[in-house]
Amino acid sequence: MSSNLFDALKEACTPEWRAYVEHPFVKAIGDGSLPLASFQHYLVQDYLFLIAFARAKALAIYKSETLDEMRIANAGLDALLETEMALHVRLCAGWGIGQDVLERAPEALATVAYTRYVLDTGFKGDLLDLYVAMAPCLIGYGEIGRSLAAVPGALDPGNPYAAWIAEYAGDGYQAIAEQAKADLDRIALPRVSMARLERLTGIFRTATRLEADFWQMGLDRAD
Ligand SMILES: Cc1ncc(CO)c(N)n1
Repeated sequence: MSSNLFDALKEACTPEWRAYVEHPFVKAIGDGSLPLASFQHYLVQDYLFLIAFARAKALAIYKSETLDEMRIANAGLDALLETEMALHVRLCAGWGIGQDVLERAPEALATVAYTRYVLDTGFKGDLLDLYVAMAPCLIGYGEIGRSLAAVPGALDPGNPYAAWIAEYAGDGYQAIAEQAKADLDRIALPRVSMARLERLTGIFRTATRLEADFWQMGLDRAD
C-alpha cells in the first residue's frame, strides 16, 4: 500500500496514467517536434481550462467543512490565480497570444468535457471527490515537467517549448504540485475508507483519461 493517496490512485490506474504522462504530445514537447499550431491551440484551450479550474477551486472553499480546510482550498485558489495564471499569460504573450484572444476563444469539446466533469464531480460529491478529480491535473503536470526537464536537450534554446518545460519543472510549480499532494492526504484523512477507495479510483481514472484527451485535442487541433 502506498504511503500517500495520490500514489495509491496512480498505481491503481497505471495504463491510463502512462497514456497521459507519456502521451505523444508530451514526447513532442520534449524533443521540440510538436507543430507550433498544435502547441498554440493547446495553450489557448489551457487558458480556458485554468479559468474553469479556478471555479473548481472556489467550489473547494465552499465544500470545505472546517476552517482549516477552507484555508487549504483558499491557498490552492491563490496559487492558481497568482502563480500559475501569471505564468500562463506570460507564456501566451511570448507566443503572440494576447489576453483579448484568450478571452474570446471558444471552448473545444475536450475542454468542456474535462472541466465540467471536475465541476460536476465536486457539485455531486464531497470535498474529497473534488480533490481527487483535480489531482491528475495539479500533480501530473509537476511529474511531466520534471521528466521533460530530464530529457537531453529539452531545455536547450533550440527547443521552442523550453520555456514551457522550465515553468512546469521550476521551483514555483513544483512547490504547488507537492502542496497539492500533501493537501490531498489532509483532506482524505477524516473521509477515506477502503470501500470508498474504489469510487475514488474511478474518479481519478476518468480525470486522467480526460487529460490524455486534452493532449490529443492539441495534436488534432480539434474544436
Ligand atoms: C489540462 C491541464 N492539466 C493540468 C494543468 C496543470 O495545472 C494544466 N495547466 N492544464
